[in-house]
Amino acid sequence: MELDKKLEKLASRLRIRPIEWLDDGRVRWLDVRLIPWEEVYRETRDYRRLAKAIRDMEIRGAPAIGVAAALGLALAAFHSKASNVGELLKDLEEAANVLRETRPTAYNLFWAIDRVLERARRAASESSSVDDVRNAVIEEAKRIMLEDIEANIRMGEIGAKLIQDGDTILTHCNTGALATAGYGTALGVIRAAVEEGKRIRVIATETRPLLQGARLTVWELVKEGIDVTLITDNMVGYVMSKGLVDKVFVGADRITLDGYVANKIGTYTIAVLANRHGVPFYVVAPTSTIDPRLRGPSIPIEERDPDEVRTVVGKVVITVPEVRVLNPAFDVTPPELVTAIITERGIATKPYEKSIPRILGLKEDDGEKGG
Ligand SMILES: CSC[C@@H](O)[C@@H](O)C(=O)COP(=O)(O)O
Repeated sequence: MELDKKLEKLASRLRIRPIEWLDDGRVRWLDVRLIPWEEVYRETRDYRRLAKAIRDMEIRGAPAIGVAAALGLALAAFHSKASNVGELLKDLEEAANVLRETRPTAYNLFWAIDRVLERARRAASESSSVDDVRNAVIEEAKRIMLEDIEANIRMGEIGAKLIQDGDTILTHCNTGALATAGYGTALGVIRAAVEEGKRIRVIATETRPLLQGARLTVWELVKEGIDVTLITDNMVGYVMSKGLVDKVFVGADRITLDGYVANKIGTYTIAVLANRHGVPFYVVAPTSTIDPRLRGPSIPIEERDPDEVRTVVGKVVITVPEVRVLNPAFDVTPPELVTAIITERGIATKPYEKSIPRILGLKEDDGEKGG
C-alpha cells in the first residue's frame, strides 16, 4: 500500500523510531521515562494502556502525544467488537474521551483525536461496512504519523536557514525524535543544520522537574555526535550575559492564533532573558500545535503531581516531604518575545495575528478571544 511504503521510506531515514504501528494491531513505543538509563520498548493492543503511557509520560512531547492518541484510536478500531458502524463510532467516541483526559495542554492531542473521529464519521457516511470504517481510522492514524515526520523534516529544512556556521544554540526541554514521530521540531532544525555541514554547539537546559533536557536532549545529541553542553535551568542568565548564546530554539505545546506560546515550564524565563540580551528566540512547531480557536494567554496549563518537584525524577527526595509545591508543567510566552515561529508551511513573524491565520489559511478574525 502507498501509505505504508511512504512511511517505511521516511522511517528508514530516522535514527530513532519512538512510536510505531504494528499491522497485527499493536502499538510499540520507547518508554522515555527510562532514558538515559535503559532503552525499553513497550507494546500494547489496548488503547487504555496507551492513554496511561501518555498520562505517565512514557510518551511525551506534543507531536508524539498527538500521534499516540491517533494510534490509540486505531487500536480501538482494530479491536472493536462492533457489529455495525454505529457501534464502532460509539466505541471510538469512548476511546476518544479516555485519550482526551490524558494531558490538557498539548494541542496536538485534541487535533489528532478530532481529525481521526472526523475521518471515521465521513467513512461511516459513505459505507455501512465496519471494516471500511475501521480501515479508514487506521489509515488516518498512520497518515498523521507520516505527516508528523514529514513536517519535522520540512521544518528542519526551513529552520536551518536561520542558523549560521559556528552558532551556539540554546534549547529547552526535549524537542527531538523522542518528542515526535521522529526527527524533531527545534532539535530537528539543529539536526538539519548539522546535516548541512554547519558547525553547531548546543546548550541544553536540564529542564526541571522531569529533566527532559538532561535525560533526553543530551542522550539524542550525544548519540549523534552533536556538540552539547548541559546547564541547570538557573544558568541561562549567566550564559546569555557572557555572550555564549547566539540563538534560542524551542518547541511548543500550544500556540494561539495571535502567537502566545505554551511550552515547557521555564520557556518564558528564557524568552525574557533572550529579549534582555538581544538573542533571537525561535519557536519551532507543526501547524497541528496551533489552536485555531484560541487567542490570548489563557491556554489550559497542566498541573502535575507535587512529588515531581519534591524529588529528582522520583529517585531522591530533596525536601521536607510535606512541603506545599507548585508544579505547572508549562508556561506561556507572549508574542512580543517571540522572534519567529517556524512551521512546516513557512515562517510566521510579527504581527502574529496576521501571519498565523495566513499560514493556516484562515481569516484573521477567526478564533475566540481568551483572557
Ligand atoms: C516537539 S516537543 C514540543 C513540546 O511538547 C516540548 O517542548 C515540551 O514542552 C514537552 O513537554 P512534556 O511535558 O515533556 O510533554
